[in-house]
Amino acid sequence: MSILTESGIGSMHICFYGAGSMAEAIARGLIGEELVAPGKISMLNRSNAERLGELHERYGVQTVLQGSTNDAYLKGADIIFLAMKPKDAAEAISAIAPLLSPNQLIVSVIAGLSISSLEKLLGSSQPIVRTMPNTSSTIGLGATGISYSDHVTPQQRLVTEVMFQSIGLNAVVEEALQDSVVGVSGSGPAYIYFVMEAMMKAAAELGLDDKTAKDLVVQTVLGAAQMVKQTGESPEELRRKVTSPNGTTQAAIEKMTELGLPEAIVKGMKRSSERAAEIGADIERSIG
Ligand SMILES: NC(=O)C1=CN([C@@H]2O[C@H](COP(=O)(O)OP(=O)(O)OC[C@H]3O[C@@H](n4cnc5c(N)ncnc54)[C@H](OP(=O)(O)O)[C@@H]3O)[C@@H](O)[C@H]2O)C=CC1
Ligand SMILES: O=C(O)[C@@H]1CCC=N1
Repeated sequence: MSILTESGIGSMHICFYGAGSMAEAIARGLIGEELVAPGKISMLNRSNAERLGELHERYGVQTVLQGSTNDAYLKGADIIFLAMKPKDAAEAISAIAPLLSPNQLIVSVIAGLSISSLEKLLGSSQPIVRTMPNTSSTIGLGATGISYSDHVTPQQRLVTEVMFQSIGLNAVVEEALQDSVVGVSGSGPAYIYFVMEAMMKAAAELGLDDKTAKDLVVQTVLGAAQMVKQTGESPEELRRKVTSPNGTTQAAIEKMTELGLPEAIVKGMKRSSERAAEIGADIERSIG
């Protein structure tokens, strides 16, 4: 029996409580990889009916606004993704606690929110998975950190790992490291987009038209990531091969180093991780 069949994921109902960017990325990935049929996915949000309409049109998922009618979707789900912003989390999560049964798996994607805070909000016997995915899950190239509460069964672990593997790469990490995962891969795509924005701006300033600038930058980033993956060589080694003594790359790297780029990246990533911890602590304080 394949691991997919063994997990039973194909027959499960999945409810996304919070229907924003991250929920869409995961739902689209699960549907695109044909792991779950759209009819078995429901997506709920608070007030944005237009957004729900778009999701229904785009993917064929069931959608419903927050209110008494969403109870049935929440109660009937085998897996509930918590996917609202951290500032909305405590209120939204405590509102659904009375509806849940202990065999429903809760998967949180909320940055900073600890399993112990989730247990306070939901009840301590609920099986909970704390994850930190990223938006590249949309195209099956996500990177997700996963941590389990003590109540998650081996079967539920299998389902979780099958789901996240289908939309990218998984790393099961100690919960204490989840804020680090935020700094590395949760926020990570934005760092690369930021670099790409700067590269495209520079390309335009160097005289290239927008399309050529974009095409060259995108292919360069794609090629560099694939080189690291496929050759097994380290980024440092690959960089050395691009850098001729006293050539153009050396001149660029020297200028970027002089302007503090490596330090800025390290400090920025640490700040993201620190911010995740602050967000978690704020929620913890608010629920006492
Ligand atoms: N975006 C990213 O790259 C990543 C995000 N995350 C985490 O994912 C979570 C969601 O982020 P993101 O998708 O960007 O956020 P969005 O703002 O795009 O989406 C949040 C969603 O939550 C809904 N919501 C808010 N309050 C409630 C409520 N009380 N009941 C039901 N639905 C509610 C909103 O509905 P409405 O619009 O109607 O108010 C909206 O659909 C965050 O906690 C973030 O930390 C994790 C990894 C990466
Ligand atoms: O910016 C944020 O807070 C979320 C968490 C990780 C990526 N985006």
